[in-house]
Amino acid sequence: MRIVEIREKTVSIASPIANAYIDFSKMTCSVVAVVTDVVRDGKPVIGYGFNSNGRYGQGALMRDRFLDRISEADPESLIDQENNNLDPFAIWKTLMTNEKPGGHGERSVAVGTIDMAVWDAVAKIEGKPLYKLLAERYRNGVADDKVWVYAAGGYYYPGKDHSKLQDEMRSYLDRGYNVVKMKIGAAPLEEDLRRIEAVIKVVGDGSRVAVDANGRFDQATAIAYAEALKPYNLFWYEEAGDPLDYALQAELANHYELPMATGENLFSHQDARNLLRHGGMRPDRDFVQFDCALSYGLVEYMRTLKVMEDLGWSSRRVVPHGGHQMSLNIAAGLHLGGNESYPDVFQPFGGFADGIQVENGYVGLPDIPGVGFEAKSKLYAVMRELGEG
Ligand SMILES: O=C([O-])CC(=O)C(=O)O
Ligand SMILES: [Mg+2]
Repeated sequence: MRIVEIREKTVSIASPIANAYIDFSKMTCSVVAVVTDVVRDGKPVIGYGFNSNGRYGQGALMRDRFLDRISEADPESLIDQENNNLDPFAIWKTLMTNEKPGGHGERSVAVGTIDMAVWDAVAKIEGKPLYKLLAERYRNGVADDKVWVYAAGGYYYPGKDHSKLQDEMRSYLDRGYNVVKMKIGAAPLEEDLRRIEAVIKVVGDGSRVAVDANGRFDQATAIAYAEALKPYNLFWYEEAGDPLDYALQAELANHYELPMATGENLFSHQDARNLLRHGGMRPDRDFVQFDCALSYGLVEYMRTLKVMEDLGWSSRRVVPHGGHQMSLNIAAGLHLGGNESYPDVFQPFGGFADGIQVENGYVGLPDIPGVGFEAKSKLYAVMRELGEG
């Protein structure tokens, strides 16, 4: 058994939307296909992966060094003999040969994307949905059969007035979501409050609305928003300040007793540990949003979950960023608190399996081997073109 080839391509996920920090007019992502010589149902097993939005495609890093490390490795060294399968941990170690600690920059995205494709292949070789494989290997066989998801959107874009924002949120409720998320911080505070009030009018209560500042605020602005947001009793207040400014986050906690969320831009278990040690985050109410696709993949994610456990955090406080099926599998298989969902944006990468409806805020997973990409036809068309084309 061996990896025959790893293919990658960069695809556009450009759109006119903007958060408080970036617009997505030139956003791309990498798609990866890990082609194996294992045959299932008469066809070679191919694992697929992609990186979630926010960081650009990582083809250059993959071509420059990561892919060669796999093709130059002894194939035997990448096998999990016990399970007669590929070994994601050995593959990860090989990918990270001669990489210094710290920094984490964009290489964590390159590795996270390849790692996703490796796990997809592993679950396909074992003939199981990934979440079931994860539960069997790491959680005594107990998987969640559905995952709580919230609808993320509420972006700024040209011509988007309050009524369009309300229409968007109404359509999420119509599709079965019970919590929605909107962007803040690209408009003056007063205007953002009017936008939030417009959304609350539609969803009924502030406790069903999360807001996301995408790291835009300095400390004074983060606190000014905190004071203004308090009366709305929001679901969470996300990424107020720079993702690595743990002192800012800790100071914010002194001014905001309601739930805070952050972590989508922390790309290693060491960064996650620093947040939990120094960021004032409270395990009884706050949420962390580490995204495996941006942070060295599931192999590293398990280390991050261990860090959380060591520091007294339940895995149920994790609701990953990224709205992808990989995190949905991790949520169901490793008992996270939920997952982000992009019902409309970042298509065809956002959203979950075709034909599985969100019901009362929960979504199920398809009963097919792997991550489940084959059950999302528009996404699978892009992947298949790479893997089989
Ligand atoms: O707008 C983005 O960069 C995505 C984001 O923060 C989120 O989904 O929480
Ligand atoms: Mg965010």
